Amino acid sequence: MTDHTSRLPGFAQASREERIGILAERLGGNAEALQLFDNLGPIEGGLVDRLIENAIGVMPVPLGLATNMIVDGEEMLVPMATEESSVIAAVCNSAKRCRDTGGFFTSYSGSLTIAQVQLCGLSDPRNARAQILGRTDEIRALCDEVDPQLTSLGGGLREVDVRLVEARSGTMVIVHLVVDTLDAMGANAVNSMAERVAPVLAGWTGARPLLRILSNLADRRLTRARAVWPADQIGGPEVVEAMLLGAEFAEADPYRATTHNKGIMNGISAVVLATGNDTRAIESGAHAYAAHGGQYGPLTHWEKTAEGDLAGTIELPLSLGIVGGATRVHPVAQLSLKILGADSAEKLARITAAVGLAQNFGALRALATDGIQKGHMALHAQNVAIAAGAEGDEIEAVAAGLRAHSRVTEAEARKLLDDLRKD
Ligand SMILES: CC(C)(COP(=O)([O-])OP(=O)([O-])OC[C@H]1O[C@@H](n2cnc3c(N)ncnc32)[C@H](O)[C@@H]1OP(=O)([O-])[O-])[C@@H](O)C(=O)NCCC(=O)NCCSC(=O)C[C@@](C)(O)CC(=O)[O-]
Ligand SMILES: NC(=O)C1=CN([C@@H]2O[C@H](COP(=O)(O)OP(=O)(O)OC[C@H]3O[C@@H](n4cnc5c(N)ncnc54)[C@H](OP(=O)(O)O)[C@@H]3O)[C@@H](O)[C@H]2O)C=CC1
Repeated sequence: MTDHTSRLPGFAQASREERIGILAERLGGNAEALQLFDNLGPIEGGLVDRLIENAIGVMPVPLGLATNMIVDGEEMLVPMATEESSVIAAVCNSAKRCRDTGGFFTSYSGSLTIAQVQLCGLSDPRNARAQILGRTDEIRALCDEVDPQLTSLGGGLREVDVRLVEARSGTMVIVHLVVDTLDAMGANAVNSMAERVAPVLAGWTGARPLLRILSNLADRRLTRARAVWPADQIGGPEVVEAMLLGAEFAEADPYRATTHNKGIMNGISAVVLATGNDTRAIESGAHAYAAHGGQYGPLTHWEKTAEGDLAGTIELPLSLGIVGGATRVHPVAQLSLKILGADSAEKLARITAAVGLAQNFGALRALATDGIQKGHMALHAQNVAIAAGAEGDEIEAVAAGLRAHSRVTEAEARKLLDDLRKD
């Protein structure tokens, strides 16, 4: 590959077959390996090229169903797209253990999306702020013009906020357009509004308008979930105490909080991906929210109820849509939304938050009792066997050997495979 230039004019305009041909040439004519791209599965028929640029194929990620979930009184099956073993098992397990207390209960702050307009070069930022806030109705009219469809559905601009942000070059006037984007994540809608409003704000104030883009710190679009796990469903009072200490660790130490939140995002990102939403938007929002108080902390909190049971809560920004982006275009996303019965962005967010809480419960319980390796590596053993070269029936035979020895490593798998092949 290194002998070839990466400058490929016209690559974008080439057909997918032509692009694969160019790649095959670079791989020394090894077109066989590229047969992996023959099958595009559910996004056959040109969709792959419409979704992204320079498409050559697909990277399939398994889609599974989390069972046992009850969210706001409704029994549901939750589609999750993930490459990581034990993630879905953990949600099934956690959801099963809080069914007796009714499962998960959620709340939603509303679908408000923030767009930012950066205004620079003002010697009188406070004056500019007052001017802008005084003309909110005119700003609303401009925004409504940009997306009449959203306005007709009951959405549109709700608030204008103006922040003075101290930067190295001086005070910046940062205008927030707070827009109800209803069932859309809303990036395109609010970005268009910000671009429309920026030159007008510049005209009023004499500022230099610069960046105009939504903020992924979606703290006006918060979702909360809570659940109670009876002590006898999770191994008794000692396990409750151990899990509380584990949770406290995350509150006190950002090194632990980061891993704690990674576990939560195992579940959240899997639902986000399954429904065709923007995983990067959700992840950046969640981690920024976790650091909102100054120190990076956990997205969940755990307490002991008066009865000695374990109560968990989660709160995070979830800027999800059931229209817009890939949600309406990708057939698997459409099917996932149908399986969930998610007929609004609100419902999707509520379910997703519940999955995040369930995921955290599962990891915390495993960590506070047997350790993560027992459950996680037992389920991961088949992947390790495949990585070591096992095929067909050998895969489960090697995986069973790994589990029996409690040493789930590739070296151990190779040893077991060699022994198996000698027999
Ligand atoms: C693995 C389990 C669930 C076993 O847990 P267990 O208690 O041994 O499970 P069980 O065999 O007693 O079965 C109980 C229920 O669990 C579910 N279950 C059980 N096995 C399966 C399976 N194969 N497929 C689907 N569902 C499964 C299933 O619902 C089952 O009930 P049933 O429906 O059969 O009546 C548990 O040990 C666990 O939850 N472990 C945590 C796994 C985890 O968090 N994985 C994420 C990857 S590690 C990571 O990335 C994050 C981390 C850990 O670093 C985050 C952090 O540090 O906080
Ligand atoms: N920083 C970031 O996170 C950024 C993300 N993105 C990407 O933007 C995409 C999401 O943008 P988004 O604006 O949601 O998508 P779209 O613009 O594709 O869809 C939203 C539009 O759908 C129409 N619509 C129809 N029914 C409804 C309804 N019930 N509720 C709300 N809107 C409705 C609205 O008006 P109308 O019909 O008039 O369009 C609305 O503006 C994602 O792909 C994301 O990756 C893009 C830029 C930056």
